[in-house]
Amino acid sequence: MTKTIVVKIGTSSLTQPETGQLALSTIATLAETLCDLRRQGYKVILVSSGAVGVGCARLGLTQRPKAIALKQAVAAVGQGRLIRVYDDLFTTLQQPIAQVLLSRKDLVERSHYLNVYNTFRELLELGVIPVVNENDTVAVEELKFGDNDTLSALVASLVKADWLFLLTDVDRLYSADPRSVPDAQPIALVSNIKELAELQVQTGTQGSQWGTGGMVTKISAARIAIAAGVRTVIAQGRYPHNIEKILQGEAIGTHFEPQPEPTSARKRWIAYGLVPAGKLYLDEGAVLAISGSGKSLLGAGITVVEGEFDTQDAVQLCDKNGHEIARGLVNYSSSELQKIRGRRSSEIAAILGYVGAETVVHRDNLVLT
Ligand SMILES: Nc1ncnc2c1ncn2[C@@H]1O[C@H](COP(=O)(O)OP(=O)(O)O)[C@@H](O)[C@H]1O
Ligand SMILES: N[C@@H](CCC(=O)OP(=O)(O)O)C(=O)O
Repeated sequence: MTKTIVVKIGTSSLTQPETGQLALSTIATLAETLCDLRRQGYKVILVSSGAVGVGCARLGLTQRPKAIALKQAVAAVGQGRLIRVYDDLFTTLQQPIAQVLLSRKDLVERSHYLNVYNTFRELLELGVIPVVNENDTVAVEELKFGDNDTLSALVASLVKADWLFLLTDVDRLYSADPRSVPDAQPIALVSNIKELAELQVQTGTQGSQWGTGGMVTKISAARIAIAAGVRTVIAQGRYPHNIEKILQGEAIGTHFEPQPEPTSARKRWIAYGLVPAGKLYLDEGAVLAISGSGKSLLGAGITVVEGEFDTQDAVQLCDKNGHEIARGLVNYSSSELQKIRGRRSSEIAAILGYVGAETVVHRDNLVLT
């Protein structure tokens, strides 16, 4: 079976830290590597950051802009430049590419989500390498992927990729940020996400000067990808040839083993395609029933309802401290839930004046996160 690989490269690897100018040799080596992989029969998707960084360099800005409108304008300048450079390099190597700019809302509607999937499938069948980025210029702040680590994991999950490579400016994940903690310990393998929690990695949210989320977003990306059955590797962007070595079995970077039984496509869409419209706080019994025994959520276990939402919207299910444990589609609106929270299912009909669903979130529509 043809294997599918998603490679994400961050701004920190694509640009030179001192000047913000493009790191041409890295990009050229990346293009050569991806073309080699294509020749070996792999299907390849590249998720490339850099629109804002490259736009800044083009316009002579020395800092990543904070104002949203300026950032969106700068991204429009940089994205064109970036895709031009990629197209020149890949064309030299006889490899067609496609620009795919995605917005968060492209994944919210299930029919749109499937449409994006179909486009990727056709592009890959045609032997094209899609070059993906967030559509920064038009993205609305509340409805954004926010970082390309998450975007790449969602793309990998969408296309059911075999591998996700997160290429960055450090060679792997460490027990703490090696920039500030010189004796931080390298981590070679994470067998499951529970193990990651036990390792207590210090991440800090600070990325490099031009990057966005540092390691935090890479770890949450790995979490999304491995739940979808995608083996994920954090490795150094400066050496793209390492991708081939890793595929041949060399222990380079940090590997995250995929979950043996991946979450179904529909549940992945519920968990990561949809944008939650509210939050339900649960008592300990409900948390245990959901996370321990795979049960549906009943009204009796809900203590607080936050946000305004309709029936069939996605919501976050949280413990009493507000930590998300699951997401799901609700069978009741927020105003109905305000009335029936903490009450037994048998009381619902009398409270609302009509017979509704027995569960608030049925287990078929519930995904542990
Ligand atoms: N535990 C950690 N292990 C490795 N790197 C870390 C860790 N915590 C924070 N970092 C920082 O994350 C940075 C990479 O993130 P970022 O700048 O967002 O990269 P990119 O542009 O590739 O997405 C590294 O330069 C490193 O300083
Ligand atoms: N879409 C943005 C990238 C945001 C992002 O995640 O950047 P990075 O942390 O460098 O991968 C851009 O192209 O500048």
